[in-house]
Amino acid sequence: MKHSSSCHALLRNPERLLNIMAPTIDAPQTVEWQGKKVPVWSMQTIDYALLLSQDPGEVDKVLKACLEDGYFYLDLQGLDGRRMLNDQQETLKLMHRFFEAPIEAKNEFGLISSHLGYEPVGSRTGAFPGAGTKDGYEMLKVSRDEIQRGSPKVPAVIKNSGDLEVLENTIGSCNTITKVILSALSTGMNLTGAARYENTHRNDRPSTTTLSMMHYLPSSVTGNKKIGHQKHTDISSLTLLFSEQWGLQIRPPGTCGAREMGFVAPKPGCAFVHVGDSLRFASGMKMQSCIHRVVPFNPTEDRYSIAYFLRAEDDTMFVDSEGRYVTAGQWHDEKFKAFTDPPLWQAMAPRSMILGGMQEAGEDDPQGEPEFLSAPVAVNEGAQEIALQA
Ligand SMILES: O=C(O)CCC(=O)C(=O)O
Ligand SMILES: [Fe+2]
Repeated sequence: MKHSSSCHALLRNPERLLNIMAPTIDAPQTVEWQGKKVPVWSMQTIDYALLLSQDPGEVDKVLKACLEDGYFYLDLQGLDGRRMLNDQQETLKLMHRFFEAPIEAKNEFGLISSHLGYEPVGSRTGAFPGAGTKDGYEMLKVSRDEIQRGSPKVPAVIKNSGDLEVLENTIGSCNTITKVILSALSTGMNLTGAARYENTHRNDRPSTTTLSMMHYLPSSVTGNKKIGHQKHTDISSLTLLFSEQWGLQIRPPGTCGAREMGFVAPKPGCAFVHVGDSLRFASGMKMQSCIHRVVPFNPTEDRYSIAYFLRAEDDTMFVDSEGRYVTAGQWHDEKFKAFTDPPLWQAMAPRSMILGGMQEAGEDDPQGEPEFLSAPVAVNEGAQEIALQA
């Protein structure tokens, strides 16, 4: 584990550490999960209506949240944001219909490319790789470029004109909102002209920007070998994430490395926003990339989440966390492969791949992993296995 020299000095003198840290760390809220008290981390709330007018105070606040934390709540309850909340509800209805369809219908085209198509449950590493788990969700991704061209390749079950309008509205709303945030961040970083972040996220240039719709299955269907979503940072520049249900956990960055995994509470009328690797790299590593995973908060429930990944144009160049010059497209493809690789291969890839070069110290789960991992679970034998075709 790497520490900066000041961290080492503090660790040799724990009393000084306490004195320094006491005023800056709030006592975390906690929640009981799997018989343990787990932190519930707080985050800043940014008002979308204020960002829309580049309110100077809100621009400072969103920049600070990205530089210090790498995540925030975005309050969408004003007039302009409410349209997105409506799109979210329409998308949820479409998701229910899609995920209830037979596997053959959902997998009509398979995974067409890494940012587009259907991924069945168990395609990637899961939330607790030490126990050899795979992920516990199925997912449908719709590409922004294809929606813009008016020719999205989506399975027939959700391809009537009403469905396509829902997808188009949601992708349009998410695109506008993430661009407003990006623009505020350019302003906050004093970027002008071509150097502004928006200029590497142009609508008419190819990118892997995508809308990802996820369904986490209850453990009665998946058993305890397919659980949640592995710890990672996002490939994106910004992620706009909607889930009304608990399950998302983050590791807040600390001066000596990330603190332990804790839940973040869904907040009515708000989305979660994560800074992803591309914006961290484009900011010269000044911004934090959000380390997060998803665990079954309530293993008996189906969980639904919607994530819009705003990504830089494919040929945007940046220096990654290993000091390599890479394009956004290359970073996307390499990291996607790492997500789907088995844990042993993942461990051989540079650390920067899965965590975008973010530093960690200590354990994800200092009190140990949850007990349900070793408890026998009755698996629904009818659950169909289907291989990922990429
Ligand atoms: O399902 C969630 O809440 C988060 C999903 C996620 O982290 C991702 O798709 O990158
Ligand atoms: Fe993520």
